[in-house]
Amino acid sequence: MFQFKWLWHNLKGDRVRYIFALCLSVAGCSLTIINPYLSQRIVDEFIAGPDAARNLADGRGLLIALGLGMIGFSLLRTGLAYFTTMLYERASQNMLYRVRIFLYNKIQGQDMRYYDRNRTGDLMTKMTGDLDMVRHTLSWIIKTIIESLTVFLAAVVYFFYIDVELTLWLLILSPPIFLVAFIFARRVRPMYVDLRERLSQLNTITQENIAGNRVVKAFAREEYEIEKFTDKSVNYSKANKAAALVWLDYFPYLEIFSQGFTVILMVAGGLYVMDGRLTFGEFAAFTALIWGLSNPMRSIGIIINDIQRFFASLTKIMDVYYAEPDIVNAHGDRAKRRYQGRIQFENVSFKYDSATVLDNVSFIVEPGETIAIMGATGSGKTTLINLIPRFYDVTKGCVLVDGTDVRKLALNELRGNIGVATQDVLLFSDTIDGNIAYGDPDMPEEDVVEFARLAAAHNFIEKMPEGYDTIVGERGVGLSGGQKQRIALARALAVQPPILILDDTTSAVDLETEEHIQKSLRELEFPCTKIIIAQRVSTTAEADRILILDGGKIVEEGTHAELLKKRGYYYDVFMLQNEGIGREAKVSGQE
Ligand SMILES: Nc1ncnc2c1ncn2[C@@H]1O[C@H](COP(=O)(O)OP(=O)(O)OP(=O)(O)O)[C@@H](O)[C@H]1O
Repeated sequence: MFQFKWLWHNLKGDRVRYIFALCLSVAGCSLTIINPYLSQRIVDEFIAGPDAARNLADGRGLLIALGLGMIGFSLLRTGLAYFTTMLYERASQNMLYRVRIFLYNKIQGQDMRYYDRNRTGDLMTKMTGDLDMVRHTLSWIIKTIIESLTVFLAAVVYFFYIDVELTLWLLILSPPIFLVAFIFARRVRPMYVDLRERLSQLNTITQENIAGNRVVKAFAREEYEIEKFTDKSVNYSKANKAAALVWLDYFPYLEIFSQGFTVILMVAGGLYVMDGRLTFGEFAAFTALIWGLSNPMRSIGIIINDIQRFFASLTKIMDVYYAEPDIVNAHGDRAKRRYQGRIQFENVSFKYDSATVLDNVSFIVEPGETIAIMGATGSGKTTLINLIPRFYDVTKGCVLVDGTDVRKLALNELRGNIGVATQDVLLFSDTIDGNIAYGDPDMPEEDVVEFARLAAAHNFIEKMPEGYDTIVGERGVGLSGGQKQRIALARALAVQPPILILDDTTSAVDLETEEHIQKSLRELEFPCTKIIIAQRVSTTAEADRILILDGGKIVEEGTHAELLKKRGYYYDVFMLQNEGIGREAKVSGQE
């Protein structure tokens, strides 16, 4: 079966340990027949046999040896069980560790489309609960199956050895038990698939709620969110109960059949003893080992439940395990070259799903130029810049950097040459210093300060109680939107990229600070092509060229002065932002 093949594949490195553990399990469980055998001899030879009195008088040594043997084998079994459990735990924990790292790498290597499609809560469930279910399968389910089977077979073999007919009477119960178990397994499986989906929904809601707590509070929607969570929680709990209750439909049958073993033994075994066909000792051995038949049947329900959970979890893990990103690094990790920074869009069109977001866009940015991109919300600005570092690939046309199609460049080299400050600023739970030096952790502190200065962040960082060592991000101090943007800008600048992409990075800073940032950007000490998405004319005014996007097409292109003359979208934005008439006179005067 594919799932078990997968487990075997991922056990690489621990296979010997695991097989050894399985062998010890088999050996340990086979020993279960020893004590019933010894007790059979004690009963027959020293208690109920015809020569019992004589043996008790003459053969005490044997009795003591048999007694000690029973104690010895019990201790040996306990020791083996301890050692075996340790082996299972080590093998399964090692596998869990390896698969978790592998999955984490897989997730890291996925492209943006993957993150568009997969919910964070679901991915988190895969990385935690689902993986732990796989570990549980290795360390408990398989172990239990092997041990139950061994005990069952050992008991059957031993019973056959004592009395074939009585054993066959007992085994009559096995087919109906397996039939009931099979029907139960088929019924419960879809329930666990559904249960797993509900758990993922619950985790997604929890994650979104914690991450978006501020929005919830701002809109005073706590009650609504609690209701939503309770709803999902009740959903999950109901599904859990339903799955558990299904077991109760089958449990009585299995319990009755399991009890049936003892009843058959008592009736048939008792008759055989009375007939003299079975000795008391043999009957005692049957009684001592009958649990070897009934217990596996009793635990069949738990095993089936766990196996179904395992299948449901593994299917989810497979989604990540075998997911391949569309955008791959086809050229391996090369020693990085520094690019000139020439960017060319050649008849680029792009669709996320069906709707065209960029339509036949063409433009060129020469090395060192600064291009501003403006346009209404949803016009495709972010999409356009996402094509340069290949966060997405074009649907038609091509994007060239230094004359080469980005799809032909080594991905790490391409992205290593681009500094990006995105619209949604994410700072990691780390010091400010660590956040700014994210792209180059060995960066000297003076450089970190220098880039913070360029991004107009130094002054406010300095005023913080711990300065650059202040922890920010999720568990750190709160920063204003503008402060976060400036740290993100410093982080993008710190890699000294030949291509710098800023997506609305100064939207939350005041005009004076923005002025400072623009001056810094103009005077960068390294050659740099800049693409700046902005809504403010104050940001775009000094760009070498401004592109206006509308509905995914470039509808205006030119310098600030040229676009004002055109009296199109840019002019309207300018007028709006400069509050009309008084300034219009000034513009007209400039013409
Ligand atoms: N990940 C995505 N999946 C599907 N559609 C998307 C995705 N991202 C953006 N879109 C759609 O593509 C269009 C362009 O979005 P984009 O973010 O590029 O616009 P924008 O000009 O940057 O807008 P804004 O100024 O609001 O940031 C929008 O209609 C948006 O709904």
